[in-house]
Amino acid sequence: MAPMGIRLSPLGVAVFCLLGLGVLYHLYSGFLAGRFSLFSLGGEPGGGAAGPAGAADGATVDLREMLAVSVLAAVRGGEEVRRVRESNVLHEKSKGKTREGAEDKMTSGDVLSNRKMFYLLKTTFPTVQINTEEHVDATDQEVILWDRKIPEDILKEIAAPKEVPAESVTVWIDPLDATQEYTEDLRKYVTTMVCVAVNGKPVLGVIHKPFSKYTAWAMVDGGSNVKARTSYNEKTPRIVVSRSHSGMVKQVALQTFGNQTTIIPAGGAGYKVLALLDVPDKSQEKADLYIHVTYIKKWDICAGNAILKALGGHMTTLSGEEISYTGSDGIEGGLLASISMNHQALVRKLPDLEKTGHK
Ligand SMILES: Nc1ncnc2c1ncn2[C@@H]1O[C@H](COP(=O)(O)O)[C@@H](OP(=O)(O)O)[C@H]1O
Ligand SMILES: [Mg+2]
Repeated sequence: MAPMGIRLSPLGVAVFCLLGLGVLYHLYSGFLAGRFSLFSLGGEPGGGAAGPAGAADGATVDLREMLAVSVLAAVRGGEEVRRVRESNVLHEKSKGKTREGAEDKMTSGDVLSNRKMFYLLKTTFPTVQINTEEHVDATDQEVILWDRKIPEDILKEIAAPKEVPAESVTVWIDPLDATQEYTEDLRKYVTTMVCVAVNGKPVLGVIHKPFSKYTAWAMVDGGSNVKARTSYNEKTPRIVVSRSHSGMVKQVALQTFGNQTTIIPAGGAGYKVLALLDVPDKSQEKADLYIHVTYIKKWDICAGNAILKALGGHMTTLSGEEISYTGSDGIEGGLLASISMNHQALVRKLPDLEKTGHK
């Protein structure tokens, strides 16, 4: 018998309890499901899940997060590049010929690195435009999750997130720069690169050397882990140029700066930009200027352009025009890269390639 003369029927108590359990189930099921899915994705409860980063609707992206993922992508791609080279089974193919008639080569190193780099960036930032040198096989998708950890060196340099509209971003990936030299086993020239452009302007760049495991990164108005050297020779510069797509670059360099100028032939656009900086890597040669006269693609140069710009340097066409990293893949006007020099004065010194026929 209940107090105050109210009698509880056993059936009523059972129905009441069941209803209570149902309400509790509803309240907690969503929460628990959320917790379990976080753990299965490897994320930290309360700290944000792995997977798509930035705003929930993907309308904005944080450039500091993009830098962390770009560094990781360059390193993970580099592991593939190294593994394939060390296996000695490159599956070398030709993608055709360049405009100047050189073989445009591709290897398993390019393809496997491309797959790792592309899917890491695409899974983390699904709404941004990503342009990459190699074809991405949609039937061979790989979901690679970022653990959402921003490395200490990045946090130290860049104190706060930097949100930008996702639609303003274009990512450029070079999964293996200096493929020609890679096939010749000239390992020091090889890099993997990621670049992020905002409204066509290069804002962050990563250049990674897979064989010496050196990585340079920089963000314009953000920070960097690399700097310019303390001095450069502007009068008789050492000029780093292509060894496999040189065109008339030696003639142009000697005509502009005189016969005392030293020409350093080297592979890879990433390697050649690093030659202008204070890089501790032992296998890295040093130069004062980088000049290229033949056609070149944006994934080859965007990361170097962003790093130079972040450090106060310049990369332009030979006539001094800024390069826009949206739209078409290629650059027609050659390249001049410098740092801690009067870049426009260098441009004025160079001959007009259209007129001299040195293109
Ligand atoms: N005339 C040209 N046409 C197409 N690609 C070119 C080129 N000149 C240079 N490149 C590309 O730019 C990168 C640097 O070239 P180089 O080592 O000759 O300086 C290489 O990239 P990949 O190795 O990523 O293909 C190379 O293929
Ligand atoms: Mg390249």
